[in-house]
Amino acid sequence: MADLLAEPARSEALAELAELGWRPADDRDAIGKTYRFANFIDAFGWMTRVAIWAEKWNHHPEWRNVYKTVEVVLTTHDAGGLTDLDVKLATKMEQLAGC
Ligand SMILES: C[C@H](O)[C@H](O)[C@H]1CNC2=NC(N)=NC(=O)C2=N1
Repeated sequence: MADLLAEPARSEALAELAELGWRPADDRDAIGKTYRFANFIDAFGWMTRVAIWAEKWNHHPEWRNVYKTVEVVLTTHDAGGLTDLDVKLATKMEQLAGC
């Protein structure tokens, strides 16, 4: 099981992700971002590509798609907070979104 991110790596990772628009999410140890795409097919296609990596890494996002937008929250349920898996998946999401 992945270990919770520890300092200083935690602050460094969250600062880098904050530059990309990731913010603390709700009242948990989680990060969130809303992605906006040109259309529904681009949004859903991105979700499909992310899903392949999520399944490969056995680490899955909490997400909600409405038309062109995808609201994403990442946390590691088994660890009760943020781990390197969340950083890895957020980074992959950015790559696949072309950010
Ligand atoms: C049983 C299965 O391996 C676990 O439930 C995996 C699945 N995907 C997961 N995804 C996330 N975000 N956190 C987890 O702790 C997690 N655990």
